[in-house]
Amino acid sequence: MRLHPAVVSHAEEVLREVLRFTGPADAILSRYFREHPKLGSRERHAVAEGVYAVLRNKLAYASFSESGHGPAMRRLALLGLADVVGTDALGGISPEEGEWLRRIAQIDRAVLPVALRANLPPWLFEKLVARDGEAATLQLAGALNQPAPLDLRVNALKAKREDVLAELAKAAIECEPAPYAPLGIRLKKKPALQNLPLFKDGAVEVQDEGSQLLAQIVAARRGEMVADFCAGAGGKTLALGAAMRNTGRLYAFDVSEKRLSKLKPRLARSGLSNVHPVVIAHENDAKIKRLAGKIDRVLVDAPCSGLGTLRRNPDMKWRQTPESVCELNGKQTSILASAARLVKPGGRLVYATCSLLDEENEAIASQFLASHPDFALVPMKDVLQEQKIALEMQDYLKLSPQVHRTDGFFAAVFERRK
Ligand SMILES: C[S@@+](CC[C@H](N)C(=O)[O-])C[C@H]1O[C@@H](n2cnc3c(N)ncnc32)[C@H](O)[C@@H]1O
Repeated sequence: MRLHPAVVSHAEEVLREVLRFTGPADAILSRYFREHPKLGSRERHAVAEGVYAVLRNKLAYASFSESGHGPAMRRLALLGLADVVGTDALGGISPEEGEWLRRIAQIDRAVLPVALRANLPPWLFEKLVARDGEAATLQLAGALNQPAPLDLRVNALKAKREDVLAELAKAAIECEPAPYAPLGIRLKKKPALQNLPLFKDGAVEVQDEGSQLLAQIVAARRGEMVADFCAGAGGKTLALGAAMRNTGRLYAFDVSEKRLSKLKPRLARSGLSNVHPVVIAHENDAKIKRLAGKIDRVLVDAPCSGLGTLRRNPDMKWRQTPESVCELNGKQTSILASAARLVKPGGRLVYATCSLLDEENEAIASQFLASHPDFALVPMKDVLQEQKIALEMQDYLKLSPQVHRTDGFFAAVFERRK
């Protein structure tokens, strides 16, 4: 059945706002749908996926749209929608538009110039090519341009992975164990989960396998004092609290009260009572200073460019700039230094990002080691061995979508000398 003709104009309208890059695309889409409650779920899905397709393929579409007619934003919206639902499913398009879209569909995208195939902003494309070469960059860009699969983490306090797999199979949800994370499940499709008893009862949480692995390398144990320094909405906090078997004390710090407030309903579902969410004014807040030298494990899931999560947030590549990355570097260094003060002798500090850039990853880790002689790097291969995770790494954890099918993540583990 063809989509309602209004889908194209809705996609065009919301795209105009998204492409101003004044806020995250998912937030703009959610607000747009709240303001247009009459749009059905099939139409919403098409509009959202069409917009995401434009964000993923902006450079290639800009080049394709040169051959079309009519308003530029409509051409972009049509290209996105045609890519996700097919030209024949689009209602209300003119015969000329239909013919144009069919001609575009004939183009072999594998022979486009490399910059159009990568669909990355030039500064980022050049940086990655200089580091990894053109072929590897194209592979990475291709993997980042695919939508991410939906991964779940089983809450070990409430269920076993094999039981959840069996429950999901009963509900006709196709899934398999995730390859590396011991509590991870990868779904084949993207069913709505909110009404699933397993979700409502807190037996599962949605979490990318890479995020699960980051929480696991923190290796938080029963009865310990642990701090999740940049807890946000608490994705990793929940995994840490469950690893601690709901014992000890887990501080969830963040400067954003709004983000931290999203942790509350998740905590209630999870059954955890060892988590203490604390809003801080900045990384040097007096609430942090009071805990100096007392914490066994500190995770810094630092604010970063998010360029490893382009599968989910394709707008990030257009919203970041070399200047914004440089500004983040200052914050990352300062947060890591402050979080380090919490760690007790023999305790561990984990620095993590979902960035792919050396300046947010290795560079911050080596600067930290150079300026903190009381900390030593724990090679990631040792950490992974301790945790029985079957991943080949050297000093750092470096996950990437083209190799591990996770978001792009980086992590370094430091231990405070006794
Ligand atoms: C990558 S996100 C954290 C995601 C979260 N750990 C999760 O698993 O869902 C980074 C977080 O750092 C927070 N943040 C930014 N500046 C901070 C600071 N100075 N101290 C603590 N947290 C900060 C942001 O509000 C944001 O929630």
